[in-house]
Amino acid sequence: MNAPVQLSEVQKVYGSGPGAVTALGGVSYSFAQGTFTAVMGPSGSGKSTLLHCAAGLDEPSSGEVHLAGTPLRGLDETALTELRREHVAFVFQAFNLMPALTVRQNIILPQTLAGRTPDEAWVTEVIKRVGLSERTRHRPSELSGGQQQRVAIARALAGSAAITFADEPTGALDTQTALEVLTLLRDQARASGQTIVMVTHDPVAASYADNVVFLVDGHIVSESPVPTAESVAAELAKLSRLARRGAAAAAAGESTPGVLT
Ligand SMILES: Nc1ncnc2c1ncn2[C@@H]1O[C@H](COP(=O)(O)OP(=O)(O)OP(=O)(O)O)[C@@H](O)[C@H]1O
Repeated sequence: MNAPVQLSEVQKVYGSGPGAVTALGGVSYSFAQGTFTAVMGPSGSGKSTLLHCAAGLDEPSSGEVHLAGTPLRGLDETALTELRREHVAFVFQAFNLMPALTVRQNIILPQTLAGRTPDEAWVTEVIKRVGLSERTRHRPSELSGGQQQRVAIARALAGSAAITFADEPTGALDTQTALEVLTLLRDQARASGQTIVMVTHDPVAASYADNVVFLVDGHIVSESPVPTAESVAAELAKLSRLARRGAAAAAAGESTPGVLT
C-alpha cells in the first residue's frame, strides 16, 4: 500500500533571481501509515515549508506530493479542500478556531462540515484527555492561549482523520498537558493507524514520535528511529553546528554546503 504522505524530489524556491531562497532542495520521503514522525532542524531549515507542501497548502516548485494516494499536482483549490476535509487534520500555531462557536462545536466542526456524524463518546473522551471537560460551553475568546491550543488538538483528534499535520502542537502548553497531548498523538498513531507528522523544536516532544527526520538547508540529512530526548538534542546540536559552518563557508564563497549526504 502507498504511504499516506509521499514526497518525491520536492523542491520549493521562494522568489526568483539573485534573492531566491531554496527552502526545500529536492526532498523525497514517505510517511508510512500508522507512524508518528517528528520533523526537526535548525531555524530556517525548511520544516514549515515541508509541512505546507506535504499538506497541499503550498505548491512545490518541482517534484510531486501524494496525499492519501492522490497526486496533488494540478488539483484546483476546491479539489484540494475536499481532499483535506476527507483525510487531513491540522494543529497549527494559528489555531483557526471559530470565535462564535463553543469549544465542543469547534471540536466537531470539521466533521459537521464534511457531513459526518461525530462519535460523541470519542469526542467526550478526547475533550477529557486534553483537560477541557469544564470548558465545553466556552467560546475561544474566554480561553487562555494554551487552552485554545488544546481545542485545536482535540479538533484534530476527534475526527480521527487518516493524516494529522501538527506544527509545534505543544508549544503553548504546560509540561503535564504537553505530555498528555503527545501521548494521545502517539496512541492515535499506534491504535488507530493515523499518520502524524509533527514539526517541533522540542527534543522531549520529538522523543514521543516513532521516528525523527532532521532537515538542514532544505535537505533531509538524517533520521533517528526510536528517538530519546538526549539523542535528539545531541543530533540537533551537531546539525546546527554544521549548518552554521555551511553558512559561514557560503558567505566566504566556498562551495562546501556543509550538509551531510
Ligand atoms: N513566503 C516566503 N517567502 C520567502 N522566503 C520564505 C517564505 N517562507 C519561508 N521562506 C524561507 O524559506 C526558508 C525555510 O523556511 P521555513 O519557514 O520552512 O523554515 P523552518 O525550518 O520552519 O524555520 P523555523 O524553525 O524558524 O520556523 C527560510 O530561509 C525562510 O526565510
